[in-house]
Amino acid sequence: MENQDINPKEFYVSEHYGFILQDPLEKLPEYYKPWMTIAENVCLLIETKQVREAVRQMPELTIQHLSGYREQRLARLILGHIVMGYVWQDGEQGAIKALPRCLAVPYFNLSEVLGMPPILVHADLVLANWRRKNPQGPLTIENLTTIVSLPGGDSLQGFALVTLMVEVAAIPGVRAVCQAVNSLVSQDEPRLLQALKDLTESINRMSDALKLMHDYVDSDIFYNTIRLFLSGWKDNPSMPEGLLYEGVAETPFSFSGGSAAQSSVFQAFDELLGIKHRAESAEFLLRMREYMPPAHRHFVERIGKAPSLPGYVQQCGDPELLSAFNECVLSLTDFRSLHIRIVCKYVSAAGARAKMLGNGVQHLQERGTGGSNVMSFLKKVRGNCKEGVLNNDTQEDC
Ligand code: HEM
Repeated sequence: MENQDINPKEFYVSEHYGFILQDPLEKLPEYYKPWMTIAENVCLLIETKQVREAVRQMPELTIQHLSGYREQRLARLILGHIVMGYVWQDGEQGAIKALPRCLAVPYFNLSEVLGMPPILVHADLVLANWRRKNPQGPLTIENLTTIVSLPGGDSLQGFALVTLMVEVAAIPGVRAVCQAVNSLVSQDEPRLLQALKDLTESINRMSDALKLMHDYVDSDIFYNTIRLFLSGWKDNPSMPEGLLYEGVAETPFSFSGGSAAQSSVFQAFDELLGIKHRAESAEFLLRMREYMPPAHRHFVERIGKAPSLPGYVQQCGDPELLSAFNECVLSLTDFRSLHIRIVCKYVSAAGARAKMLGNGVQHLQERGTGGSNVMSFLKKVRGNCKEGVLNNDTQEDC
């Protein structure tokens, strides 16, 4: 157990941006023009099934000319999009077995430097893939656009930006998590109470942001197009052996696809609230931590090592604190219920429609892009979340 204040800056967590990459870069140096050109045209190249040919003509570039973290994150975003286009351009039945070395080697090396697996993850697609239309304007969905795209048009852009809006709504919540941990360390009950109230408010705003999905993302486009391009090569029947990264290793690698299950927000909130996930769902969520930027993963782990919040709330015996704690847990449970309804619409119902019409991404029907068995997994996670509610019969005075 760690009895020291938490300093979010140490974990590259920003007071004003949370886990979001602040003002991502949009252009790489001239040397990387071959990557930029493919990334800028990747949707058209996919549509005309020319990504593979374009990649084969690409020179093998070194990552040494990338200066600084933000340039490295942009390069990862760009290469991640090219890889997804390369793997999935011919649909789920036409997946390939190997990435050519001109793509595999720099992508792998860069991923090693950044401590993330060589596949497109939430931290790329959402956290590092945005710019303001009006540079002086606010972080609102109307004022945002993505830097790189994949097939799916406005719905793909909407999917990335709505997910970003949930992360934006979580920023005060991430601040509140730090406040709560620091109040626990100093046993400052009034400050803890305020932190829990702030956290609940932030979670409720995250739910409001999630509802924007209905306005910005068409469920059939999501199901039939977008999901494929976010899919990985772990537990995916289309790529049972995984993917060989030529010039990197002799045997193929298996990695899960991009999913907001890789967001550090929910795992940090769960750790603070003492939510205990069980068995397979816990295993999946723990594995998703490997897809987070390392500093953010360490932040989540650090929250888990703080003094126990539910333990303190129970020991304290203050009914106001207990009720504020339970409100937090219930708001997070409500977010998860809303998310399950979204998944019903965008995966189950859209999948049933696609099946009737004989199209859609067949192997992904029962699975999420991360490779999980969707509904039973999500319901277990929500159930475990709700079990975090404390009753008031075991209270003692502080
Ligand atoms: C069309 C929209 C969405 C769909 C269809 C969807 C689907 C899924 C699926 C299938 C999973 C299971 C894990 C996997 O296979 O990757 C999952 C997990 C998860 N998703 Fe989403 N998702 C959507 C949007 C979002 C958004 C916007 C967020 C929040 C930023 C989010 C947060 C999560 C979290 C935190 C998990 C892990 C389970 C949990 O902690 O409750 N999802 N999602």
